[in-house]
Amino acid sequence: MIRVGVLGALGRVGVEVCKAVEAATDMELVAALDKDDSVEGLRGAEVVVDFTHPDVVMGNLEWAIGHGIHPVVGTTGFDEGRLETVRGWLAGSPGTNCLIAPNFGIAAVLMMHFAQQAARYFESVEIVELHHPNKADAPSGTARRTAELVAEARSKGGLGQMPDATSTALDGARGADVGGVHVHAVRLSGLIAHQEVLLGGDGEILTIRHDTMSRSAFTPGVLLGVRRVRELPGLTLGLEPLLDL
Ligand SMILES: NC(=O)c1ccc[n+]([C@@H]2O[C@H](COP(=O)([O-])OP(=O)(O)OC[C@H]3O[C@@H](n4cnc5c(N)ncnc54)[C@H](O)[C@@H]3O)[C@@H](O)[C@H]2O)c1
Ligand SMILES: O=C(O)C1=N[C@H](C(=O)O)CCC1
Repeated sequence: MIRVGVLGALGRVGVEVCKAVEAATDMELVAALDKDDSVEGLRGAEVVVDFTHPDVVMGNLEWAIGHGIHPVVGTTGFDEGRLETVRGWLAGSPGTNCLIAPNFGIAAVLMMHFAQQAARYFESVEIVELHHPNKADAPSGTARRTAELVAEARSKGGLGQMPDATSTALDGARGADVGGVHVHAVRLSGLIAHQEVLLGGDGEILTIRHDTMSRSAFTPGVLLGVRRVRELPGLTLGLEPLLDL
């Protein structure tokens, strides 16, 4: 049995994760903690799942890694500086691993993968992500990661700057620039999590769209991460290697 702790257990995703861990025959939910609980309650867990908030996740990770507990992290808001800090903590706690994935939905991971594959065939790519209005970070972790993957594929494919004649614009009108890829963030009641990758070429457009219809969509990927994190050395980014992508 894998002893699992959950941070953010009362949150929108945390509730689903706790249900899934409790239903898994190879896991035991040993701690279900939220913001008013001490992180000390994680003692005894082998793996901790974190779906909290970008403002608190780093403190959680420092404590867990320092105590030899392998984190599986869904919380977003990671940039290269934060990832470097996590790598430093892992280096100081040999044998402890960490998986950080901006999206645990299998279809979302495939959407990112397909966008990366398609990127080198199109001169233009833009990303539109659409989320519920309670979301703290913009653009979403998924959109940020997709843009990075697309930018890397474009660079490997020898593609230069995208055509864009904009010479005057209101602040924000062209979205955020992530590695040269424009990312537009919509926040709208009624939405959960959605993304479109628009790829434009000569006379045709490819749209790759992903829709999250329920937060239970994240749990198979989280359980996969919990099962595998102990054997993945150091820091693993994204679910892709666990899906052989
Ligand atoms: N990677 C993915 O697949 C994925 C999917 C959905 C959401 N997310 C991300 O997960 C995070 C949480 O999303 P959500 O919609 O569940 O948010 P939410 O606000 O519904 O839940 C977060 C929970 O964390 C709790 N919390 C805050 N500080 C805490 C602390 N120090 N210790 C323990 N619990 C604490 C809050 O009280 C809340 O219950 C966000 O960063 C979101 O972007 C990632
Ligand atoms: O609801 C959220 O918040 C989500 N966050 C992740 C992101 O930022 O990409 C994944 C999708 C849902």
